Amino acid sequence: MCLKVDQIHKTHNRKLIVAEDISFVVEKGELGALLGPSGCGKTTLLRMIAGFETPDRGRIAINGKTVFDHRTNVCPEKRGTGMVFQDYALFPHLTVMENIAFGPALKNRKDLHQLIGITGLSGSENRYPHELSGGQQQRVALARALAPRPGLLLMDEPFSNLDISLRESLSEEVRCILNEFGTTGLLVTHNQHEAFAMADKIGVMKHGKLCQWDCAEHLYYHPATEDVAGFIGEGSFIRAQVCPSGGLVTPVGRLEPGHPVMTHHADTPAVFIRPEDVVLDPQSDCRPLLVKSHFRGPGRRHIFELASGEQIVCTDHSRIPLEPGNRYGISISKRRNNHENDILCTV
Ligand SMILES: Nc1ncnc2c1ncn2[C@@H]1O[C@H](COP(=O)(O)OP(=O)(O)OP(=O)(O)O)[C@@H](O)[C@H]1O
Repeated sequence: MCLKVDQIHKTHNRKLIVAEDISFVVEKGELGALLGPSGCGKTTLLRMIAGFETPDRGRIAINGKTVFDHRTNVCPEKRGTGMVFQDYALFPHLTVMENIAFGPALKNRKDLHQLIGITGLSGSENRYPHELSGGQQQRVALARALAPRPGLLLMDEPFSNLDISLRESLSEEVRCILNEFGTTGLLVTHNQHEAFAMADKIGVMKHGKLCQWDCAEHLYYHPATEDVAGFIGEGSFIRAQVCPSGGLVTPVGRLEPGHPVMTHHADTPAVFIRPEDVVLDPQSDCRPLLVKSHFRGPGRRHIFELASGEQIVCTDHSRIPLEPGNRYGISISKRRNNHENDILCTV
């Protein structure tokens, strides 16, 4: 493995817990992402890995070498990490080429030209940062961080100053560049689409806690907590009763193994249902009232009110408009690629 974070704990001013016994692993060549709302502690965790902040306790190992524990605290420049920041942090008086070559010297000019080529900066070598667009500046920052061939690249909201289309294309490119270099990375972002598009493993954080560290698909279909379910995508919590004969009874009908729902522990058991798993079904006995319906480009988003008074969201890809105020049949679809574990997972 390349990065091991083990039981890292940090408080600010002895009160505010910004990292609560956090543990995760990023394997060599993988890209991990820390995802969560503003203030949840993502940047602090990244800065502790880089060595800019000191944890209260725990252990951090990079490439098998302990860089922090109760006896060790290796300084940032000796941790073998590169860093890319939100605001590019380029030297304004140096050209693209000089910015990239700054710091730990490149072995040779061939390496420099290869980096410039891979990061799409050919032709801009002699320009200054103020002559570049935001996207180009971030490419320079990336090339500069990769120049010393770090074992681990840490990226703090690297695309948040860019417009949406550039953010998407650059994030895909960065993923390819990291693959090409075989570089392990850790990205901090509050953007779920960015994390899903780039990362092999994603950690969802809230109030200094790492709620779940998992691949995108598992986070989406098997969220470990209500917080993760609510933060990743959209869905509806619907009350459910466990049947002694198996399955669950809900206001949308009986759910059997194979139905894509999660149950969660609470005084009232409930299931979490994704909008794309709610289908219009004229044969269904469940005929809730349509409360709202919006055209969304690809498909429509309907909100129904169930007999229980709960609301359920449905995304529908047919082109037929529905009239709010009417009742329509709905049911819960079974997933096409069912695995045995992909059913009624209890958390
Ligand atoms: N030096 C500090 N002293 C006291 N509190 C701090 C300090 N640095 C950060 N905090 C607090 O720690 C919490 C976590 O901050 P952090 O910047 O790690 O969150 P974040 O998830 O990266 O947020 P954002 O996405 O807004 O950057 C916040 O409540 C912040 O106000």
